[in-house]
Amino acid sequence: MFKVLVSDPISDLGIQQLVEANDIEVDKKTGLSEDELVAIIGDYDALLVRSQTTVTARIMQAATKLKVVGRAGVGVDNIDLEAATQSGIIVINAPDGNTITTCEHTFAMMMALARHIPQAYAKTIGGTWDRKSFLGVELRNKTLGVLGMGRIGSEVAKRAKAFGMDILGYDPFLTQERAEKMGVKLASVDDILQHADFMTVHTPLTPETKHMISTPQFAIMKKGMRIVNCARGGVVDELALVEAIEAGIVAGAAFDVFESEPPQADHPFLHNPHIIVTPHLGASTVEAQENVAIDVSEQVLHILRDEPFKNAVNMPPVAASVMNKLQPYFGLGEKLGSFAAQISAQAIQEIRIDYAGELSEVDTQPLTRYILKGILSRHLGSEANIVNSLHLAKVRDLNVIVTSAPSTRGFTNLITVTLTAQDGSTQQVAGTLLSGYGERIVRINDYSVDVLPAGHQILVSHTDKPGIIGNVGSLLGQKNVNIASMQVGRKIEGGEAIMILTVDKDVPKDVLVGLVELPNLNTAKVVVLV
Ligand SMILES: NC(=O)c1ccc[n+]([C@@H]2O[C@H](COP(=O)([O-])OP(=O)(O)OC[C@H]3O[C@@H](n4cnc5c(N)ncnc54)[C@H](O)[C@@H]3O)[C@@H](O)[C@H]2O)c1
Ligand SMILES: O=C(O)CC[C@@H](O)C(=O)O
Repeated sequence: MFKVLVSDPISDLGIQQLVEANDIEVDKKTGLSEDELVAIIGDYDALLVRSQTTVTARIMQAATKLKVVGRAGVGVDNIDLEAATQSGIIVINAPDGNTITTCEHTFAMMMALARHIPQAYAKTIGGTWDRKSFLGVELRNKTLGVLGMGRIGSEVAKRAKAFGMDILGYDPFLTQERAEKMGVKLASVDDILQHADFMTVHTPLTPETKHMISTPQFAIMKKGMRIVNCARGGVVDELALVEAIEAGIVAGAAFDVFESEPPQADHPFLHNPHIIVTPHLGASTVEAQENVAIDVSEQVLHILRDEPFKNAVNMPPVAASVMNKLQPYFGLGEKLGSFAAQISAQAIQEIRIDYAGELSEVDTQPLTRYILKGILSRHLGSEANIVNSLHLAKVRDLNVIVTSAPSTRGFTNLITVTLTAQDGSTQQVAGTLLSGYGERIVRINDYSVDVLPAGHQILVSHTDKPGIIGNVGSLLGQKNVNIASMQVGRKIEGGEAIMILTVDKDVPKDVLVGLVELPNLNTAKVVVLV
């Protein structure tokens, strides 16, 4: 049974699939302090949050069972991603579910700003019929500058066209071709500052975007601009904005987000007649809250059940087409890594992974993570997983070399894992996925084999002499270890050879000791693949 903690108010309908799953137990506990979360998080396999819960490094460190943090929304600035990666915790978000809702809120704010609706409402319900103070402006024929042309920015641009606005768009990833397709003029930040009548920001808050609109930008800004921020507090410098309003540069601003939320009672935005505000409501519609909760719940279920998932924030995105091609290899890759690590006696210094055949045609990074997990698990156990395996290899100064080549020694696909130890010795294992037959280990060091990578195995190296197979069989029989299958590989008659035996149960240590005492037998190692 997996335990899921929901620590922010998240749509009941959205998490219904979790509540109804018979392998999941859901606890809803909102408003917990960091200390309270630290005290209970060790019991949970998954944590679901919106933006209220700050998931700190301390919480991650106490989360000994946690596999996933699901963010029901886009921004993950309330989650310590570095700490999550180090702890091997997958962070997922729901990037698409609130796009339209936030875009519509941006429009609501832009129109409210253009027509002074909140101020007029307040006066009207206060008993004053004031038709003079609230002269607005039209959106038609105005220039809208959009900073950040991702999901929300692009939807805002689309709707602004319907209002008859000219749109200037800036985004480091916006190409001329895409801009033209959307009917947007590709612009620089300075172009927008100098020419826009309205500006709306839709970037994440990063070191680069923090205060990207501040005193120097206000200094060159077109006089009378109106600014909307429904993205993240801090993209526009709050104090510099208030100064720019007082200086008559900015005509008004509409903000849904603040540098610190909730803002203090004396925050200057709350006392400025030219600034309208909402309490981070961009994503707050019935539809969006259901969408994001459904999206994260679905991915959390996949992760807990060890199924393919999407929207991981602390792992590189992989196209579905690539994932479909790679997924059948994940199990094989992990077992090859595990096999190679189990036959390596020495501390590993270098890991080389060679992909060949059809695997050379795809981005194999996700598969590399599984292979590294297999290798690292030998010593790190469940601490190593596909989220942190690259990171763990890096912090241990392991040299990871990955190559791809079309040639396959007759196989349509081949994965070769070579581990080099500190003393320069190597251990190599190669495997393939045979159509209709499944996973096979086809090479161990210099020997061709055909072994199912499963269960308990004994890898023996010996000198090819008559009687050795009988001796090994007799000893295992005496020790009540049943042999399910056996293969022998040699290069030349009477030379070095290997024997790989699949046995039905765990091999006690004294059996290995007995094996290496047999004449002409050099080494015996146990490999367990689960
Ligand atoms: N107010 C809310 O409730 C609410 C709701 C949803 C999203 N958001 C926020 O809105 C923002 C946009 O969300 P989205 O879903 O469109 O994200 P997105 O990732 O689709 O788009 C963000 C865009 O910003 C661009 N960008 C990054 N750095 C930039 C820079 N220096 N200058 C210009 N562009 C830059 C990126 O290239 C990307 O295209 C995020 O900060 C998100 O957290 C707020
Ligand atoms: O959870 C919320 O309501 C805020 C969501 C929003 O800021 C986001 O980044 O998705």
